[in-house]
Amino acid sequence: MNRFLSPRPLSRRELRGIDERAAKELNLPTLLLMENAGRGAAAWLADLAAPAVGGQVGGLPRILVLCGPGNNGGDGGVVARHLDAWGFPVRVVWFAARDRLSGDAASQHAILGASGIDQACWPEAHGEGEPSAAELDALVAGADWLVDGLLGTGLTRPVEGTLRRVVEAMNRSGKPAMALDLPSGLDADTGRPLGVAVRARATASFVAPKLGFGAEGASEYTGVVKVVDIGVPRRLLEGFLT
Ligand SMILES: NC(=O)C1=CN([C@@H]2O[C@H](COP(=O)(O)OP(=O)(O)OC[C@H]3O[C@@H](n4cnc5c(N)ncnc54)[C@H](O)[C@@H]3O)[C@@H](O)[C@H]2O)[C@H](O)CC1
Ligand SMILES: [K+]
Repeated sequence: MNRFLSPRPLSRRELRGIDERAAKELNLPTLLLMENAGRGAAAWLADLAAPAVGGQVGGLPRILVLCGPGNNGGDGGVVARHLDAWGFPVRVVWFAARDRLSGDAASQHAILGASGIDQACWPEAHGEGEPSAAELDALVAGADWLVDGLLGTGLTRPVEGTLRRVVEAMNRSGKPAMALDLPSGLDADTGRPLGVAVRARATASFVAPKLGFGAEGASEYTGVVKVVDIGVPRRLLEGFLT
């Protein structure tokens, strides 16, 4: 975490503009930004989930990382790899067909596979149809903490179908969840759910807080928010720094 400089709350457009500039103007690989994002979130989650427990795998809580089809899912893959390396029992479920994953998300899926980390793509494991509530309840019942890597700033429409069912199962379970970048389903600018949104215990917000986090009722979804800096140079944040 950057204890020195912190950007003001940013809009979805401002955030995605920073992502683009970092990649285009600075030739800063997005995989590198993703690694910083996932590692920062994993370090905070380790403190939240196992404040007193030391290294024995037996004493560490079970983590279920739920990934969507895009780079928010890719962040989830990075979180899983670091928590696994620290001894946490980790499972990763992608709610996207393997051939739908592309770019950095596909890279993270391949890295997890080569690392022998327990991961599955739901459609391949359970068929193309939408998961039942009972199947999803059984999935989340096997975890102590959930990581929400379903949707981030790429959210463009109300959450429907499979992802809606996953969000509802996460909320129904009452299990503590860490949202990556922002709770899936929450509109970054209004702070309101688009259909449905994850009710997180904590939100690891990359680069800056989102404009909508200050809206009435948004904290029901974000929980405690911490900004995780991901190595974007200060020049790209000029004009946004408080
Ligand atoms: N800030 C940075 O520099 C970095 C941010 N990172 C993470 O990347 C996500 C944004 O990733 P993106 O691939 O653009 O989108 P998402 O993963 O949020 O969404 C995936 C995909 O989902 C589709 N979609 C949109 N709305 C819905 C919906 N309602 N239901 C189903 N599917 C939906 C749409 O096609 C999206 O493309 C950002 O939040 C950070 O987590 C990276 O880590 C790199 C650095
Ligand atoms: K998310």
